[in-house]
Amino acid sequence: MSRRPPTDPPHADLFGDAACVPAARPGLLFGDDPAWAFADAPTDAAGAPGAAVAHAARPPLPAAWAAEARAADEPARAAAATALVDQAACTPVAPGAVLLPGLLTPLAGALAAVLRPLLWQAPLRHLRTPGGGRMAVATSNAGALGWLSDARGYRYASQDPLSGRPWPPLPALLDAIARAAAARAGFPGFAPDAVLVNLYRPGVGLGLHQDRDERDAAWPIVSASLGLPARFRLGGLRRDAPTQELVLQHGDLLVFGGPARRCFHGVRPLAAGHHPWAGEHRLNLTFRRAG
Ligand SMILES: O=C(O)CCC(=O)C(=O)O
Ligand SMILES: [Fe+2]
Repeated sequence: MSRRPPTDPPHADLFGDAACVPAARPGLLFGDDPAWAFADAPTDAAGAPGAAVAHAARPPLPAAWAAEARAADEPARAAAATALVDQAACTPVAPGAVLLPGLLTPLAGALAAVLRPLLWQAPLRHLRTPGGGRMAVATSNAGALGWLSDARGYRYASQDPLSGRPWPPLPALLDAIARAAAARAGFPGFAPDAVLVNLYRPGVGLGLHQDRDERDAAWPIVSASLGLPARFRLGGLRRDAPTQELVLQHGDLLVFGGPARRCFHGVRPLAAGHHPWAGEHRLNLTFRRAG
């Protein structure tokens, strides 16, 4: 699906502020080597291992990254992001599902800055499924609650089992984007208490599923796509219902609530590529009201 001209320069920042253009190039989010962002060996669909920095041995967040994150998360930036989302073009894709295309592109520098401390404190990891498998998607969380999977099942928990500490707080910039996107899509009053971070490598996808672990399905899911494009499948209330496929590009927001909230959805295996913001990866953030 081709629906817009090429995106803005990848490092463009809405605020044109040097303090907000992070230093971790090339691959803006991760820098030269994403290993620091992983708690275990990354894997692709073929199980290719990679290096990871042991969580216990993790030094403090580099001072430059901490400074960039503070600058990117100032209240004025959250207010400007809200204003941007408030004026966004909306494309309905199904009853209850709305696409806000490309909206985050001008915020990419600021998003990298606020995401790095999160992944430093709560690095990406490949969770165990209740059946004993290893999830191909690597995940982490921020906010009061975080989504977990292990032998006990799927659930939300207030602590990161890797560190025994609360998940990192939701940055004000991310909170503002999620609230404004939900309101723009027709779901005012949304206040996320969880953001699930999903990292995809080439060959990695996510099977058709429903998001059912949140307490109240009256609140929508706000999904932000960054990095390599994904073929996102949106189906119906039964697993065998027909699905439509949306190409989610860097900077896209998808909101699904109301009649779409319990629709089956999934992601086709990621096609290999290189993206200046995320290198060989796609990052997806889903903002949820879980508790
Ligand atoms: O990566 C995506 O676009 C969707 C992720 C998702 O469905 C989930 O985390 O539940
Ligand atoms: Fe989902």
